[in-house]
This record gives sequence, C-alpha cells and structure tokens, in this order.
Amino acid sequence: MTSTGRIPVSVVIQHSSPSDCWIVVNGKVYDLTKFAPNHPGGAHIIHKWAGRDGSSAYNDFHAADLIENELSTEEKKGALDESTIDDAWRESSQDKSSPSPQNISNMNEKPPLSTLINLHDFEEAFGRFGSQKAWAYTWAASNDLISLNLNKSWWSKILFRPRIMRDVSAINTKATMLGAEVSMPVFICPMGIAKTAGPEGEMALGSGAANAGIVHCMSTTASFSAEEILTSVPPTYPYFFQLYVDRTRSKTEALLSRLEAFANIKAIFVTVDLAVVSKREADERLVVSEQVYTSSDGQVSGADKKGAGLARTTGNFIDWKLSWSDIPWLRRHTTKPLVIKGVQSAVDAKLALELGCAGIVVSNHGGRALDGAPGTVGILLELRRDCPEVFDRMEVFVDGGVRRGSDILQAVCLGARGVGVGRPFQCSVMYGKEGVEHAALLLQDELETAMRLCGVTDLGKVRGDLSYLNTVELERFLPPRPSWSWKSWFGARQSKL
Ligand SMILES: Cc1cc2nc3c(=O)[nH]c(=O)nc-3n(C[C@H](O)[C@H](O)[C@H](O)COP(=O)(O)O)c2cc1C
Repeated sequence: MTSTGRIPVSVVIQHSSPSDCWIVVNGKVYDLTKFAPNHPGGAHIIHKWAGRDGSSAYNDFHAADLIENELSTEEKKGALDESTIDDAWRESSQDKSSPSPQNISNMNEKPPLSTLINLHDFEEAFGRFGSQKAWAYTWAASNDLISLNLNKSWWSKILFRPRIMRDVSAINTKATMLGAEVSMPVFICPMGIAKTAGPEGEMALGSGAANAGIVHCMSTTASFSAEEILTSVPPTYPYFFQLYVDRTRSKTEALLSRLEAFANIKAIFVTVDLAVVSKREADERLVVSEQVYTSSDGQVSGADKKGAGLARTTGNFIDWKLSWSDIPWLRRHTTKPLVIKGVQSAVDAKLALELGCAGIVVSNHGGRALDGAPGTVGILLELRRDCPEVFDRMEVFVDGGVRRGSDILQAVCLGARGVGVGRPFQCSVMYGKEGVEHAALLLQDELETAMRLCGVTDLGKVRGDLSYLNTVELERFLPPRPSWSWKSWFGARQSKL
C-alpha cells in the first residue's frame, strides 16, 4: 500500500501468474485466482490479464458492477494508486493479441492445461516450455520436411459431404482395434524415450490413454521397461507393443518371449519403414551434454561426426536386413497378431495380407523416415483404389499428421480401423497423465462434433463409406493405377520369398 492506502502498480505486477492472479478493473484491484477456473469464457481469458489492467477487455463484455457483486470482500483488494502508473504499465495493458497459449506464456509459466484447446496447442506449449533438446527430438523430421508437411496438408485436401436433418442427439464412437475395445478408434503411436518430454514418460502415456479409453502402443526404445510401463494401466487393459528388430536377432527373440507373458498386449507392431535412422537436422544440430537411455536395449545417446540426433544415436541396433522373408521367423517367436507399421504402397499392403499379417499401419514414421514419401492419407486412398480387399481382410490403420477429430472421421470413412496420433501426445507428457488424458478428450470431443455435423451417428457404420467424402483433390496426387496384374506380380514375387 502507498501512504494513500491505495495499491501501487509494482504490487499488482507481483501477482501475475495463474496461481496468484490480480487484475485491475476500472481502477480497482481484484484477486481473481479462485474465480478464474469458473469464468464462463475460460480461465485463459482471465490469466491473460494477470498483473495488468484488464478494464478494456472487461468492459467490452460485462456490466460495470458485475465484478463487485461476484467477488468476496477478501478478493476485492482495494483501489489502484493511479499515480504509480507509468508508460510500461500502460503499454502492457494494451490488448494486442487474442488469447492463446503463446500469449499466456508471457508469464514465464507453462500455460494451464485448461487453456490448451486443441492438439496444436500441445505442440506449441511444448515448443516453448519443454527442454530444447526434447523439442528438437520430437518435432524433427527428415531432411527438408517434405513428408512431414505432406502428412499435415493432405488431410485438408479431403472434404466432407455432410448429411443433414438426422437425429444426432445420441452418437457412438466406440470401436474395436485388434481385439481392444476403445472409446474411439485412436491409439497413441509408439514414440521412443518419452521421458525426454516429462519425468513420467511412457507411464503418463499408458495411464492417460487408459483414463480416456484409448490404447498406447509402447516403443522398443521406451524409457521404461515393458514390465514397468504395463503397471501404468489396470492388468487387463489393452496395450500394443512396437518392435524394432535387433541386428542381434536373439535379443528380439528374448524380448518377444518376455512379452508372451502379458495377455493384455494385443498385438506386435513391427516397424519396417526405418531400415536406417534418417537425418533429422533439428535434432542432429543440437548437441547437449546430458545423455538419455532406452530401457529395453540399453542404448545411450551421444554425438558423433554426423551430429547428436537422439533417434540416430540410440537407433543403430535396428536390423537393416529385415525382409518379408522374416515374417515366418517372427511368427515362430510370438503368438500375438503381427501388424506391419510403415506400409506406404498398395503393393506392400497386399504382401502383408498374403503373408497373414493381422493388420498394417499406413505410416511414413511421421515424416521421420524417407523424405519425399507421400502423405499417409493419400496412401490410404491409394489402397482403397488399388486393393480395397485389404480393408476387409486386415485391420488397416493410418498415422501421420492426424490432429483433429474430423481427421479420424475421414480416415474411418476411407476404411481405416483406427488412427495413430504421435507428436501431440509426446508433447502432452509435459503435463503428466492429466495432459495425455486431456489431449485424448479434446480429440474425442472434436470427433463427436464432426460426426454430428456430418450427420453420422455410429462411427462403425460409416467405415469405408466414401459417400461422406469428396476426395477429388487428393486423387490428383495418387500414382497411376498399376498396369500389370496383381496375380502375375504376386506369383513372381512369392517364388522369391
Ligand atoms: C518423438 C518420436 C519418436 C518416435 N519413435 C518411434 C518409435 O520408437 N517407433 C516407431 O515405430 N515409430 C516412432 N515414431 C513414429 C510414430 O510412431 C508415428 O509414426 C508418427 O509420429 C506419426 O506422426 P505424427 O507425429 O504426425 O502423429 C516416433 C515419432 C516421434 C515424433
């Protein structure tokens, strides 16, 4: 207080965080810390003005006496000492931007979870508040980021053909993926060393997924062992396991044998799109002194003449000799369904089917494998055109750039059994399991909204129903139809296996 009994600007500024949030409105100082979470327009709008004069924003929307009537006596701190106002304060109280996690982050704190309203917000918040190296590792993609960008932009090339006037009061998003019953057809993609994003790492991914009713696929290069990660969910809750085949094949055999003990691991996703770890330049360039370890195979990160890429320096155990002829070997070492992750053409989708795989993931590793590979939703469309039978005889999944509930609806209409979502979930680990759950629930909400607006009441009933989509723009990017017959091609191919 100043000698006038009024509160100086310097004191107001001291209360400028979501956990201690004072705001000036019309010359009076209020403590809105408790009120903010109940603000009908969202806490972020209040937090944006913490430690500042929010009168102009307040007066745009509210009657002058509302705040006085709403708050308790102790939340009304007193009058502002206007003689202490200087240019810097005046400037800080200008509303130059709309509320978003970036603006809130002026407060040098990660934005409250409630202010993240879509999956992009998670990536953005992690970019600002995660460790620099973790961000470089997570965000990075190969070379010139061509495939990363195609993954994202090709989703927007598909348009809906909405139906109207259908009672959409009750809708069903439930699905079954590889025997796992889920609240919506989404799995969290396998991503290595999730502890880089937050101390709970894969434990947060597992338990957040279970709370939201979806499945996490753990990576061979996780920060915790499979046994530890499985404790993050109830004993019968479904899990998927992603396998990189090790050059020392006996290690892979031992790993598969360990996994046999866990009936809740519903499938083994064998990643095949990364015979060698590609150059992800953001990650290679950033050299740091801390090392990270992968749990199952004890790989340690480091730096060499090529740079300091976390994935490359922990990934050189991956066997580049892996070929289709290894499927029978894998079959001998696991009783679980095999899913081939990284299919990028109709030819290979058919091969996986012919070899008895339970499913495929159409994936280019999130643009982290071959740069110049097509966007994955385009590959899904190619499969629909050139080998539609694979959708009936295997479970077909897609990942890469899925960021919206409407992307899930589109994938299902194209025939997918489900979608994988990667980076935003890795970023959400910064907020622990609550962050993971929040991200999943945002997707669920968006999916439900997209279904209602499209006139779809049961997701299971529109799988493969192209009548809800306009794919004309994306079709321009498909490769020409094969000119040879599948039958003769497969006859020649299988004799070589
Ligand atoms: C940080 C990070 C680590 C990844 N680690 C693995 C991995 O260990 N095994 C794997 O099969 N794919 C891995 N991927 C690829 C993902 O499983 C998935 O294919 C991709 O992230 C999907 O694209 P999206 O991030 O745009 O959703 C990783 C991706 C990221 C971003």
